[in-house]
Amino acid sequence: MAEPILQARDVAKVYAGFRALDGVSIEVAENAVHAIIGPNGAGKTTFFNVLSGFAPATAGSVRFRGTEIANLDPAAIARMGMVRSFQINSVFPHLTVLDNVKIALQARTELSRRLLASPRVTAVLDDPARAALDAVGLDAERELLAVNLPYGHKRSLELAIALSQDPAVLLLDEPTAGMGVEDIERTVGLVKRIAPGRTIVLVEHNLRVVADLCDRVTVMQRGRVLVEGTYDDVRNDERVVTAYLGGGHH
Ligand SMILES: Nc1ncnc2c1ncn2[C@@H]1O[C@H](COP(=O)(O)OP(=O)(O)OP(=O)(O)O)[C@@H](O)[C@H]1O
Repeated sequence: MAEPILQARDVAKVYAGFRALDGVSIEVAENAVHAIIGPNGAGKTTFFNVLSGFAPATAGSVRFRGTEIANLDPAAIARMGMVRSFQINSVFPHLTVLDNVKIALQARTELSRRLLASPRVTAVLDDPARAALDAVGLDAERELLAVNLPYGHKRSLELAIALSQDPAVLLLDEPTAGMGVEDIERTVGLVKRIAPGRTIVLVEHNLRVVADLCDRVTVMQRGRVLVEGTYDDVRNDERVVTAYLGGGHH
């Protein structure tokens, strides 16, 4: 089997004596769409924080393309090609949709030291920024202020910001959270469209979305991996059914 693009081994995260992660190991295959699911409080977000460098692991190893990244900061991990898409908070509400993506692109280039780089200078970022917006279906809204986008489109902008970094691995934290049926469908279509040639790891509560998108599913419970397999494997697993029933999840 090819080497996994992302590999976590025995990852632990302890908060004041509480083991939010208690020896988590997973392997993510290159170009897979891999879901991390589990009842509330299972440790999914904490695990994402560790993978993306936002919360250093207390113990264990995280390898990206064979390189240890457990002690790197988020910017270093992003430069290596693993980018996390946040919920909304990476969006500047009073900038236009286009400028939001351009700022993210600018941060990656030598223009980053020129905070107030002139429009003439940053014009070179127009095309790549518009390509990222086009990929999420937002190009027509590029001159709107981000604050004026409807919720689902704000989430798409968020995705465009992550995509503009051209990540090999994209970490999506609950990409359909808070969405109505229409936006969920649009987001699923969008993830399918951007998935070829990338690896996508997502935390997702909506099991229909997981069934539709994901090649592999890791189920977590109380800081540990409970089961891993295809969606069909895990949905029929007694332990998973029990975990969800016992976990206060609906
Ligand atoms: N910064 C922190 N300090 C203390 N405890 C924390 C911290 N972050 C998370 N925890 C605890 O770790 C456990 C796992 O939380 P986490 O948010 O990772 O779970 P989750 O699976 O993402 O849950 P949800 O589905 O509700 O988002 C919880 O009991 C939570 O209270």
